[in-house]
Amino acid sequence: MKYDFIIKGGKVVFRDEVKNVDIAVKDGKISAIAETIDSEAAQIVDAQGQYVMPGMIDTHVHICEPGRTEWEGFVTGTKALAAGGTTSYVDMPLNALPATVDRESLQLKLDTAKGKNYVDYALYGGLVPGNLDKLKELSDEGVVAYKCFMATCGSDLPDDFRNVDDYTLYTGMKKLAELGSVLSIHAENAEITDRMAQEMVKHGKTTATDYVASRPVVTEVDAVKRALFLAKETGCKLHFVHISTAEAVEEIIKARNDGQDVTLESCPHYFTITTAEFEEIGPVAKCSPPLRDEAAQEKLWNKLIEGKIDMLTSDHSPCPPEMKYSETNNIFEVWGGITGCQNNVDLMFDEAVIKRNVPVTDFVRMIAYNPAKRFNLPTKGEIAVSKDADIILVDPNQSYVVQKEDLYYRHQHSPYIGRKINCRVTKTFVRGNLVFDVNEGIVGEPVGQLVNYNKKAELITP
Ligand SMILES: NC(=O)NC(NC(N)=O)C(=O)[O-]
Ligand SMILES: [Zn+2]
Ligand SMILES: [Zn+2]
Repeated sequence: MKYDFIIKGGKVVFRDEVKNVDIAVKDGKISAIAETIDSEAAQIVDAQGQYVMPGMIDTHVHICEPGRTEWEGFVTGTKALAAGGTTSYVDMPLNALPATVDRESLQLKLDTAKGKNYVDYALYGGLVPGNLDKLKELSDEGVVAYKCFMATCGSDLPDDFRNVDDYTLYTGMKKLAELGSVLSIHAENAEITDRMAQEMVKHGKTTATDYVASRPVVTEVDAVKRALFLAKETGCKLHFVHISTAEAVEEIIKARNDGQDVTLESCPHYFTITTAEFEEIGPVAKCSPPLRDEAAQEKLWNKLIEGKIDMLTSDHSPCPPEMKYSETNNIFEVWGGITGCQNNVDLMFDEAVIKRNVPVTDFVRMIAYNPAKRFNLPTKGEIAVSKDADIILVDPNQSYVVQKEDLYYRHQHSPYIGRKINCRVTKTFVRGNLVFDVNEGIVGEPVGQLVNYNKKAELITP
């Protein structure tokens, strides 16, 4: 057989081991894996000295198209994902307008997305006040999971996303339990964080450190515990997005050990930027839950090292630079959300694998295997014969400094600009198509496709 290409000489990262093997790709699939493959191929990719691993599956990305394409669109957002070593993502149901909360808005997202993606994608649907009778149609149309906010969502626009009230959360969980779907939750106590923010501003306390203090650890843990309790009562599967504290991780792991079906994600910024650094960097590093102090960050690192972080996601939540600016230097006024998905893989590979000796197999489980399993993407997440050839090369011997000009985002701001990273994604393949090469940048057409397994029998249970 003549292969499309063979990746030769790399250190290939499997679920439980790293092996020096060759990988042959044909028609978008991994077709053979062996110590040496000498068959004919249209092309040979030399991976000497590099890690070869499944591309990241970033299950927390806010593409703001349609409706707020000026914040981030499919083209710009997915070029950034591809350049950073992500081969699939799950789009959040908020920040585009309308929010993805029923069949019509989902259809609009799907229509708008067509032909614009450089990587594969799947969609979230929202659970919001008023859409309890729309949940089933969303899953019929193929959303891979649902998302709700326990924290307050800021916008007053009529078609925008709303945080759940307790009735919607409880009743929504019951309905999603019936559908067998996963509910992903932004877990922060809305009332405490809102009131603490008001008090801070009233007293003229408007620095980054004040913002962090207005969303203390307890507000995340409180929301996590309440959600876990309701999920236990209703039998709903849960996933906690962007967990920022070791204490919340422990609550979630405890619930899982007690038999609950629950997973969690955390994001690169919680491991790489402290409150003190947020104060230096400024508004581009504002997010919620907020960045934490050094001691809290170290505790979160320990949870990752103990294998308790199921997956890493970017929570790429971009906006125009004006929204990160406050005339009065009031951090409470600027957009909460970090532009960062282009540095998911290299940043965390550097910090976790290179600097902290986290096994590269654990790293790959967090970026690819676990998200594929949890969000039911059975052809993805692993280097194995017959899986999609979603493959990245990471060179541990190339270091670089993140430059504004290298960022593919709609708006080139990010808290990582100026940061030295001691490894680099050098190639990204999506179903066998080269979409990024470090020397050429983004190459080819937007080959990304919708991934929708809901209508197939081949369901994966985590
Ligand atoms: N509207 C948002 O994009 N919010 C996001 N904002 C953050 N994380 O600061 C989020 O996921 O909560
Ligand atoms: Zn959130
Ligand atoms: Zn988010």
